[in-house]
Amino acid sequence: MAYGKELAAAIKAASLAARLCRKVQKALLQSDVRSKHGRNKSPVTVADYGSQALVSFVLQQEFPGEFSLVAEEDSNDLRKDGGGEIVERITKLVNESLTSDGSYGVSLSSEDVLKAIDSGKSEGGSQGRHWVLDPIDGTKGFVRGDQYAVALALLDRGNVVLGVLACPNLPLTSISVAHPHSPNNEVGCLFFAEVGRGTYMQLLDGSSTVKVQVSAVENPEEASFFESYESAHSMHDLSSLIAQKLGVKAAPIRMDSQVKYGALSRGDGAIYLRFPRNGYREKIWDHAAGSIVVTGNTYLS
Ligand SMILES: Nc1ncnc2c1ncn2[C@@H]1O[C@H](COP(=O)(O)O)[C@@H](O)[C@H]1OP(=O)(O)O
Ligand SMILES: [Mg+2]
Ligand SMILES: [Mg+2]
Ligand SMILES: [Mg+2]
Repeated sequence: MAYGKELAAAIKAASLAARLCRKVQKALLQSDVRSKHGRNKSPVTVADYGSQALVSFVLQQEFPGEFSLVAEEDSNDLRKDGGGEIVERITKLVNESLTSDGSYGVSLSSEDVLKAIDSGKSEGGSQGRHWVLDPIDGTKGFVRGDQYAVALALLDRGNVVLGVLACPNLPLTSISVAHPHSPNNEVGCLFFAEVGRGTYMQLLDGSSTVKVQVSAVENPEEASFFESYESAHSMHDLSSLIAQKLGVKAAPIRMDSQVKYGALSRGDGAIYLRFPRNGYREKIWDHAAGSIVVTGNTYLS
């Protein structure tokens, strides 16, 4: 495998981060949510920071020396007055996750954690290799108790060559229009794809790996489509108009985050419609991992 070592490290990093996120989501308190950028009120939680610190730390351990990470969060708000307590909580969470895994016999200081978060400041680019991370994609879904993903990808000379999407709340079996949230369904999937090697899904503990395929449906009348849960992120009236013009009959399945790409990659639905509002700029970490998970079987070698 051309990127076998990188893929194994990415799966490990994303799985550890997903475990941390699960724990925080379970115990979520309003005080865990900090408002980032007052203007757009995008929420950030201790889990967003903890996830980024963990992934950054694991990748740097696995690839010392040659490391570039483009990631969503930074430590600016945490370093402000009053941030100390939250940094301590993040540090504790990160250390608990590392201890539970057992592979790294270290305990990080608060400063180590802040530095790990800030290693995600690379500008990326079309030369060399760059990791791309959204530590929690769909923070709004995470805070609501719904869907979110840890999304990690690797760019090599400007191309996405591997992607991992950990989706702690996605049911293992298909979510369709008929049963979007079946109550007894076990949850927690991880999708991974490497260029030329196809897309696979496994449980978050690494077991039960299966190859997945996108939907074979070609007739829009039989297709169902995904869109954002948040109408502020994607114009629902526009997607409904387009779905109608395409002849799609099913109601939209609304879900947060790149979990939509995971669900698409295993054929739960056939179409993803996304129309961000005027002025919003999409970021590479919001699509890099999801895009290769969906297209992973396209150019099999
Ligand atoms: N105003 C916005 N328009 C579109 N996407 C947004 C907006 N604000 C945040 N996002 C990002 O949209 C993605 C989730 O959107 P959706 O659930 O609609 O697919 C996330 O990547 C989220 O970032 P974040 O990683 O901070 O959650
Ligand atoms: Mg965000
Ligand atoms: Mg995102
Ligand atoms: Mg995010």
